Amino acid sequence: GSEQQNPCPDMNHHTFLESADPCMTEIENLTQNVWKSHQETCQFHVEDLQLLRGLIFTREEVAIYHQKPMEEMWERCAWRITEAIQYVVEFAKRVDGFMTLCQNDQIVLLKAGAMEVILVRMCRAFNCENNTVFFEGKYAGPEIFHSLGCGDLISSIFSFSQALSEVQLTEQEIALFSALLLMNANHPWIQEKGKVTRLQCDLTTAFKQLLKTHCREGILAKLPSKGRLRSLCQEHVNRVRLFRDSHPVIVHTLFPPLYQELFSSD
Ligand SMILES: NC(=O)N1CCc2cc(Cl)ccc21
Repeated sequence: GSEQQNPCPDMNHHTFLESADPCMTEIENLTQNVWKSHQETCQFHVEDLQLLRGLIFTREEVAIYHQKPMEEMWERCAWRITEAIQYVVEFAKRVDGFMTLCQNDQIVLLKAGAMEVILVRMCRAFNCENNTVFFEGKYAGPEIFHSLGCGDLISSIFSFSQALSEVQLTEQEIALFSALLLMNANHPWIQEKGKVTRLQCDLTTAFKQLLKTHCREGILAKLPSKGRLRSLCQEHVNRVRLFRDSHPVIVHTLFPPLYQELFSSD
């Protein structure tokens, strides 16, 4: 019959000898672990986010946000993003295998992937019927972020969320896709490439198995490309640098240290 295609093509001969393919229950255990890790660290339950969709900022409330100085809005958003990142860090730590990586690789993977996971998780807090996102307790359209002064990035993120919400990802799919975004063995600074590759392979097998079981292989073509996610994250870093160039003291004194470390470290 047709030979079983190798699910982990980039595992080299030695890696293969070191670690035989995981059996199905190991893969199912991994799927359960990733799903549980997501449920415990998702920050807001998707049922709650759905119920809150009726709570939309009024025109008056949006006007108040417009009157806020750019610096205040940037600081608020930096804190919101940092809170979300802390949940993503906790998610990574609970995914089987992540804590067995060396400290350097854990940090490199989170530095590169945390923002991508936030962008994917955001589709849970996005209402594609009225193009609003959950922000500081209510749902808001892109105009609420007007005083940040980065309208293009904001509209790119909103259209990204619009496209992703059309896929109607389940919590299990979001969980496994998020874990895969983090476990990127091809990152240049990774020291234990073999270990990350094995994790990435097992998560890929788990994700493919999940999709096959639920006849959801069609979504693979609808998921955002690595390039799309990478460019959104790079545009965010570019905007942070622009803001920091004109407000160095604000960023240095009022922005969360984790935010500075992740997005304005150079
Ligand atoms: N929802 C939420 O907290 N945030 C923080 C800043 C930001 C920008 C955009 Cl485009 C979408 C959501 C959010």
